[in-house]
Amino acid sequence: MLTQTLNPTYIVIDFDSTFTKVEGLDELAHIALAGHPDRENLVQQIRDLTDKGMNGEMSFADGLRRRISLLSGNRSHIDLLIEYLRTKISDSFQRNKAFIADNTDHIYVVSSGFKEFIVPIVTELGVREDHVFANEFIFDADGTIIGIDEANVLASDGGKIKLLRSLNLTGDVYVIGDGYTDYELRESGLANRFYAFTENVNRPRVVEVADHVSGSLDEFLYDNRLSRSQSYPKSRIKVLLLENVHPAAVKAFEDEGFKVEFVKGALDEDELCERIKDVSIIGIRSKTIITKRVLESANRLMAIGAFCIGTNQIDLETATERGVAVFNAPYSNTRSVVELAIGEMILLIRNIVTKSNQMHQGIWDKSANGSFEVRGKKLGLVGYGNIGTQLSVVAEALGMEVYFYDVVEKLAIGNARKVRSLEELLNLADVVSMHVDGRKENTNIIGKKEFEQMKDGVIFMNLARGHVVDIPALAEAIRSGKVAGAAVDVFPKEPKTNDEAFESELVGLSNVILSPHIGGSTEEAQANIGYFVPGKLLEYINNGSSYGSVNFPEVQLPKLGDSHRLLHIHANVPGVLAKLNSIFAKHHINITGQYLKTNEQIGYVIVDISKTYTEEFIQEIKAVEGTIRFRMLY
Ligand SMILES: NC(=O)C1=CN([C@@H]2O[C@H](COP(=O)(O)OP(=O)(O)OC[C@H]3O[C@@H](n4cnc5c(N)ncnc54)[C@H](O)[C@@H]3O)[C@@H](O)[C@H]2O)C=CC1
Ligand SMILES: O=C(O)C(=O)COP(=O)(O)O
Repeated sequence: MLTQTLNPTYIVIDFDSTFTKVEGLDELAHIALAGHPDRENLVQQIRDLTDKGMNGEMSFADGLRRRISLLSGNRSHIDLLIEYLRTKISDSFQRNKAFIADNTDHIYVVSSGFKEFIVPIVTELGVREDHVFANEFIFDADGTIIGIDEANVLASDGGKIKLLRSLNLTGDVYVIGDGYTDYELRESGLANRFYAFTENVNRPRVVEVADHVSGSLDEFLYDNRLSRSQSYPKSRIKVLLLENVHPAAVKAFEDEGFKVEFVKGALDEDELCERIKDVSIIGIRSKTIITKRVLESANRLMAIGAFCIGTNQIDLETATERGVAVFNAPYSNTRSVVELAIGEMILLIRNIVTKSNQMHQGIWDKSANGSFEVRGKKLGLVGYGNIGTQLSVVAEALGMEVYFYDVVEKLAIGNARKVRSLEELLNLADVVSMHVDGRKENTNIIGKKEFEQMKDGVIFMNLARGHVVDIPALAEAIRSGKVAGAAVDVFPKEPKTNDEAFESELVGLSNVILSPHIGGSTEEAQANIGYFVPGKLLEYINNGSSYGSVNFPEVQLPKLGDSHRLLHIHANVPGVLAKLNSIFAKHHINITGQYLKTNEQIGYVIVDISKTYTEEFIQEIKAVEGTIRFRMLY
């Protein structure tokens, strides 16, 4: 751990909405007015007065007195408030207790709140009681609050300034707070820097005048290179979620303390290049194309989450070269695609789409002509991966004979039979269904020639990727009657958002089911994906585990114990591990665990070390030739 301490700098910290997540006096009012018929109204009046004072929009001292007169509290309410405040300490203060305890002589809490509830809270985190400056209540004999100690400088306007002047601190003074009165310490010249603290509340007027904005205490400590609990402040980790991913994903990242931006649709390349600049994690679905240019614009990107199965929309090679790990959800929507394929196959073989359209025009055409059962028919699967095999099982349960063609050797499930060529499959199948992945080489693998190889009156389905089928050839095969019915869920060109129009040569053809790429769009699948993908991403970010990544060497790591973890991603060239080890030896770094995995492009080394190291050691590690990315977990 970098062991810089505050000496000789002092930090002055505000209490309400900084040290804790809430305003103590507002909460005291809430407790004291329990059962009062006008409670909500009075508490709101108090909150409004607090806000006005904090924003510098009214005299602080006047507001304080008006708030006290409205709240009608007593000592027992204060006890309850202290209990409550213990649960509302700001997360980043809670995390950095060790810093507070180690620097207790250089930390002051200066607040216009009240000592009666501030002292018990801040001293529990290591602040010295004699370093707490705040107002004090005056109670009557029954313990009812009847006023405030008027002799206390903090009870008057400009109180914090008078107080800080009286402390006569020699050295730099940094103020951390969320309110305008905290800024005034800087304005008065008594403090060198003012850090607007926005973890709990963001007051634009205060942020505007601040020297720095700290979204957490970790950010303050990071910026000042002070010892802290997070190697890089989580509040600075920006997550961009596109294409309306499930709310569970937003929550997972927010709960982690990350900054989340949510966009309903996809973005085009230019927009993406702009938005991705300072993003650490991006979540996409099938419509966002992550090109080389997009990746080159991403200065901080650590990981990409494909909230779907396909990853053909991502330039995986460039991502790997740049040390960006990619994760997807390989099984979460498999079943949804299978169910849709089964439903569509039955509707098409019974000619239901045409019949239904006729009925809507008032035409009653009851006839069995051209209408069949799926039982006993031959289903030809092109691609026998997760979806192909699952469809195989369900189709067999309906009495179909299943045949498949795959470019790699696959275990046949149930009674499914493997055929040796695509042509053989197309020659025999009554229903042809596409389930190949979206690699570039699969472009137009079904075209004019392939349709000619199919049986007359075949049912054709594509729920895989749009570019695998030549659309004009399919349209012609439908018009000629070669294809009796088709279901198409994916298209070479798909609208980016629901506001864009859909155009295709297939529009208007009979017995054709067109759907807007919703094979995997069920509530179940989206919720599964919404939990699964953030889980993988967070494991990678927080622990370094790359298990399940589609482009990184896969490593499943134990939880980080009482050590620091170095994550080193490098080009897969000989000698990197040896160089790293010589640096560890030179700096007498005690290694408690080491893991290495490589793939064709990169090597991923993870080293757990005991907690003492120097900045020079880090610089040497970063300078090892071939280093793509280096980060450290505390
Ligand atoms: N419509 C939708 O909403 C959804 C579409 N998909 C798409 O479905 C497809 C299949 O998904 P999974 O089964 O999960 O993928 P997978 O990767 O498990 O299976 C793909 C299979 O296709 C085989 N294959 C690749 N190229 C081939 C070729 N030219 N000829 C024959 N076999 C070939 C592979 O060897 C592999 O066994 C993917 O393209 C995926 O993106 C997936 C989910 C939802
Ligand atoms: O999972 C896939 O590969 C899909 O095609 C589904 O994509 P989507 O999440 O609906 O954009």
